[in-house]
Amino acid sequence: MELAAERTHLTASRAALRRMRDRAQALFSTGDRVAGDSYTAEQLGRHMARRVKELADDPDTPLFFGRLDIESRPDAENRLDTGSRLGIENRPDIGKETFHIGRRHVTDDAGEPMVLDWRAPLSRSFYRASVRDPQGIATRRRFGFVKGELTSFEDEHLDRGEELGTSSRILTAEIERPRVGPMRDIVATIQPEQDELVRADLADSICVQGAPGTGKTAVGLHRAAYLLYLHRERLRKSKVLIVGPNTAFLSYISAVLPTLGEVEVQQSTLDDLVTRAPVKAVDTPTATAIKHDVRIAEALRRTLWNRITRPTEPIMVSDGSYRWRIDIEPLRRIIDEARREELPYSVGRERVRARVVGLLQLQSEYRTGNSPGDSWLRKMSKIGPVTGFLEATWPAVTAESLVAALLTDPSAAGDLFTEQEQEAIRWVKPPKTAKSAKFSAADLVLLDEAAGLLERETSFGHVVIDEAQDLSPMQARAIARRSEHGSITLLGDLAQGTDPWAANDWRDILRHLGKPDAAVVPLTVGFRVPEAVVALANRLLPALGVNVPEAVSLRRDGDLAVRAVSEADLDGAVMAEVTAALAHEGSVAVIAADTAVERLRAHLDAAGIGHATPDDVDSEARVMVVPAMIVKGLEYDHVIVHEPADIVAAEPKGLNRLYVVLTRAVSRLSVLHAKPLPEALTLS
Ligand SMILES: Nc1ncnc2c1ncn2[C@@H]1O[C@H](COP(=O)(O)OP(=O)(O)OP(=O)(O)O)[C@@H](O)[C@H]1O
Repeated sequence: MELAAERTHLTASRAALRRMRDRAQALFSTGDRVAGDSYTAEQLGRHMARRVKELADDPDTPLFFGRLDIESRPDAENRLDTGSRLGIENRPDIGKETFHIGRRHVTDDAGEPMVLDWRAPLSRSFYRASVRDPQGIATRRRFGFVKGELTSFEDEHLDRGEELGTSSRILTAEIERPRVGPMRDIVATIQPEQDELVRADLADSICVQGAPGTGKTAVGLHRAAYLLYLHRERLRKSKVLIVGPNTAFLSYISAVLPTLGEVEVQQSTLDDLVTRAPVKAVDTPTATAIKHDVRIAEALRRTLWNRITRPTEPIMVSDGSYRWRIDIEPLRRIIDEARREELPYSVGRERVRARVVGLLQLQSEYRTGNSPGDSWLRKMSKIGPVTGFLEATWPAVTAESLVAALLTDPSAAGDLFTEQEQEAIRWVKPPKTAKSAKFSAADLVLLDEAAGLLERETSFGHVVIDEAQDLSPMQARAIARRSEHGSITLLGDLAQGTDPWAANDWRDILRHLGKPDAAVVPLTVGFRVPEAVVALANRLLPALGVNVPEAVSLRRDGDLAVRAVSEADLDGAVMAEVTAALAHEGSVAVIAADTAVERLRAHLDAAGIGHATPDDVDSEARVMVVPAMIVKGLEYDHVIVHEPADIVAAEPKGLNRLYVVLTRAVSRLSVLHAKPLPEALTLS
């Protein structure tokens, strides 16, 4: 009976959403006729197009997933309280109420709420209310769904002391659901400690240290959606940015925010964020390490500001029948003053130009008695003696020319680097011009730093950085420039740091990010990896040299198999494992050292097993071979690890990489090896 009533409410809510969308669509089509001018029409058109997109209904996801029954509150004060939390202060029937909680607000034709957005203030109680702190909630109901169809519900009568916590059957089913395709949102089952992070204030920068599968990525994406809901206008202007480690990861997470109705968030890899030239050169590991070291920021700064020299000649300008002259002393004062103002270099240069022209203007006004017009000012700012003076004292610099200058002669930065370090980064064959220079991937970060010294970077309102343990000091500075006037959510796990510069302490990264006081909050409850698999991966932790809390898995299900085979049989055994895995539901990933990837893909082709690449989230194929190097942040139902020893040997932080690889499994992990397992893994 009750389930039938809930189904009816779902059908009615879907119909109401459709009507909301139809109305938005109609407004969108008539927008240019009702708007007064073309600018307003365009603005309105864009707004309505976004609104139509935001109101899209996905028949495969439930429109609501929970319900709150709020205790009847006859007293007027409490009515107002509930009403104002909803934003509907004057509802007369506010006494006894139920609210359905879903992915977005749905209202009926009279404007009454049928579904409440999960981000609304009242919805907070859905995630946080407990027997100890019921927050006025009598009953919390969770719904079970199959493909958008309501199939069951589960009640917690908080007013009767009933609370399920993590033993909720619906939560367990959601966590243990076989994974296929891209990441999904977790709005229906956000846990209280996750919700605290999701709903942190916009002004708060936070750093989440979480073991694998504790929901860091999920928390970051839901926080972005929450902040956009709460500060819609502000963040629409200043924008929200999500930074992830690689394109495979971005494709994996790309559907989450649109499902939550948020279609305007920029998602970028760190490399793409700083790209302003193609990568045409490869550095040695030593040079790469130096270029990611924070000292190089100071080296660039010194090289740049050393360009400025004190004036040695006066400026003399012929202007028709007049001659203007500015002596060395006032010119020196202009330069010294502009330096003291500590503006970005190019901004300072323009300020010097403006002040010089200002002095010429004063002389002209004094002599002619008239104020010269704009065209005269423009002419003077470009006139030979003025530009010549600027080139001599505060020369024009581009990011490319600055980086080229440092790499051509690293000694120009003084004693920041040892002789060997200078040699390691010095260009063997300096290019003829900065334009023809061949830059490496690390140089792009230097170019970005250089550009930041020249001009101010625009700051986002909020930046979410995932897999942040791998940020180098120089990469962190690139993000700091983009979040100077905003806040950040930093997500990561020190144990999963695989780059040579990966930090051992979050404080170091936070300092480079310009947010030294951000709170570091741990998450330890794992929702992905089964207990047995976590236990295996945790064996590696003592060998990783970082101090992080171990993950505790919520999952008691799952299979783990570690099997030794002969070298000759290894690939064949992996193929047999893939075939066996296909008997189950969900995705299957063979994770291997990069060198084995092509060979394994060829085996799959030969066996006629369709497979996809990690970037291709829309593929129907359930199998893929994933290089260990790019598997960070991803998850697969069944993971088959091919030769752990090769994965470890492939890079200096190979054990950390193996830790990442082992913690990608959602239901089953098979480890197949011919070489001995890494020692740390065999210790129990
Ligand atoms: N509250 C939750 N309810 C249901 N599923 C959850 C919850 N929190 C996390 N998950 C699921 O657990 C899995 C791991 O989450 P996520 O990828 O966000 O973890 P992570 O901490 O970023 O992991 P990693 O360190 O490996 O990158 C995902 O499938 C996610 O949907």
